[in-house]
Amino acid sequence: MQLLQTILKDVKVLETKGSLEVPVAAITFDSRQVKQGVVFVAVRGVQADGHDFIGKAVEAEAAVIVCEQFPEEVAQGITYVLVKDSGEALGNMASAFYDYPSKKLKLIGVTGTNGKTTSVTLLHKLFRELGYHVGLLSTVQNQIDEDIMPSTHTTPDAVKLNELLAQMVKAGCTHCFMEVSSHAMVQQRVAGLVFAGGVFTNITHDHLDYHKTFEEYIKAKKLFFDQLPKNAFALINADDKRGPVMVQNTKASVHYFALRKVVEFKARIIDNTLQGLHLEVNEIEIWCKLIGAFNAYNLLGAYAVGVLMEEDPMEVLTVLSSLSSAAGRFDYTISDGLITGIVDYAHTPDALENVLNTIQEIRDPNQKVITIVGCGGNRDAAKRSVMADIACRLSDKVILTSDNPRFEEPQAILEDMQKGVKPLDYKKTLSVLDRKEAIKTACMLAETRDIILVAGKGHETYQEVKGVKYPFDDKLVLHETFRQLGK
Ligand SMILES: CC(=O)N[C@H]1[C@@H](OP(=O)(O)OP(=O)(O)OC[C@H]2O[C@@H](n3ccc(=O)[nH]c3=O)[C@H](O)[C@@H]2O)O[C@H](CO)[C@@H](O)[C@@H]1O[C@H](C)C(=O)N[C@@H](C)C(=O)N[C@H](CCC(=O)O)C(=O)O
Ligand SMILES: Nc1ncnc2c1ncn2[C@@H]1O[C@H](COP(=O)(O)OP(=O)(O)OP(=O)(O)O)[C@@H](O)[C@H]1O
Ligand SMILES: N[C@H](CCC[C@H](N)C(=O)O)C(=O)O
Ligand SMILES: [Mg+2]
Repeated sequence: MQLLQTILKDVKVLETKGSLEVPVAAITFDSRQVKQGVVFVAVRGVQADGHDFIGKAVEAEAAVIVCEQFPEEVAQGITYVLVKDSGEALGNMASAFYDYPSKKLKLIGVTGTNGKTTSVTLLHKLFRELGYHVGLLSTVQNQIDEDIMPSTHTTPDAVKLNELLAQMVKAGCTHCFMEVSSHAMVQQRVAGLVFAGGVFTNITHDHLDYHKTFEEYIKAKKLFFDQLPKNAFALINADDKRGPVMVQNTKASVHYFALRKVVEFKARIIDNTLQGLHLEVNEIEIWCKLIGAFNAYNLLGAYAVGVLMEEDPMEVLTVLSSLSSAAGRFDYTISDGLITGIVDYAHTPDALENVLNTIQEIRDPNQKVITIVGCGGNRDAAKRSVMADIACRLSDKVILTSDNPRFEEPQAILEDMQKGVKPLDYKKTLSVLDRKEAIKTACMLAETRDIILVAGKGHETYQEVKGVKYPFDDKLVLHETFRQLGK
């Protein structure tokens, strides 16, 4: 077992009380998980303050308390460590506890509002095909080669993250591709990790419930690039106007990819159909299975990472052209009655606009587009009216519905969305609170060759209401409804 002083090696310690030579059984930031001999790190959160649970951790026989403020009474036989930032200390301690797994493989982080899951999934598949053992940390699932483990967050907490990386190292992984969310940056979930590279996909409106302003949201993403080491690469989407800001203070070597600018990695869309994308990537033509202009960015980003990691460019392109997307991303089916049903994880205004623009590009004029969309509860409320407006602008018929209401009233969320519907669009808009009924309504309205988009939940297999996750799968419901209606 490692001693406390060993795992504190990279932590900026302000003061200590008690011995530093105690063996550490485990690290946790949740008093409810404390067992004898563990280190409890008190973290200030959104709902609660871990410092209020130090007493509970002591009762549960924690050996060490790490905190930003000493409690008024200190217990005998327990070590107290005062730090400036518990979140940062937690990350550094977790890295040391698991013996620095991020240094033992090439860890690449992808950040941005949209495209993270798609990019890391493509990269995982690409490097598997190139013959490596590869780890994946994503919204949809975590993976070691083909072994799938459930994922609860886009970026796991620091302890889980290092534990997973250590498992990857043990399994012989040489690479890991992970999503780095803005929440993770603010909460220091990746503190202490050593990245070999970072990718910026884009930044648009999301998560303002948490970050409060767009400027703060940008800062959170930029922090990731500020922290990259000198020998890492920072790969930036140059078509996003915030791209250059991201790397203003980075020590990493900066590289750009773009569709609209002449930069090191560039692509041009030759054709975009339901069969896939026909692209020109750095002067070479390829046909890919992924659909939609936004996926040209994800494919180009993955190509650039491959090249920056010194893989053969032609081989990288050949593999990329054979890959399919992540689950629930432009996942489409054509029913017996020739209705196209698309399930997509578009849960931000930008994503919804992109996916609908793609549908507009690939449809022919007599195919109607019917969009079903909702917005999550206890999440950014400002995006609700904007998403309803986008859905109306780019669809022939819109059905507003529920998407993970969590602890909010579903009807109130729906009313927030309705505020975005312009009077001229009232006629084309319906509100159906029950998501299953909403999908059924769309299927009933659809005629042969029409297109139904079910947006917002993608791969999710549940509907979260008041802390309970009820089984719900857009794709299954859509299939089942087509079958029941004989369409
Ligand atoms: C808003 C947010 O990010 N919340 C995360 C945060 O929780 P929190 O700040 O609310 O924690 P809290 O409940 O206030 O508690 C503060 C501290 O007291 C401790 N505590 C609390 C109660 C107790 O009895 N004992 C105790 O010790 C807690 O363990 C915690 O350390 O820290 C927790 C532990 O790491 C996370 O599980 C939790 O994620 C919640 C569940 C969540 O929904 N997060 C979402 C918004 C999220 O992180 N999303 C991003 C991005 C999504 C994307 O766009 O892809 C993600 O990376 O998944
Ligand atoms: N590069 C991109 N630019 C803009 N929109 C995209 C891009 N890639 C995917 N999208 C859209 O965003 C949706 C979410 O994509 P993806 O899951 O890859 O993003 P993400 O960044 O992982 O999202 P999350 O923040 O929820 O983890 C897709 O279903 C698609 O509609
Ligand atoms: N990772 C995103 C996913 C949102 C998906 C959508 N279905 C919702 O529940 O709002 C979040 O937690 O904000
Ligand atoms: Mg994701």
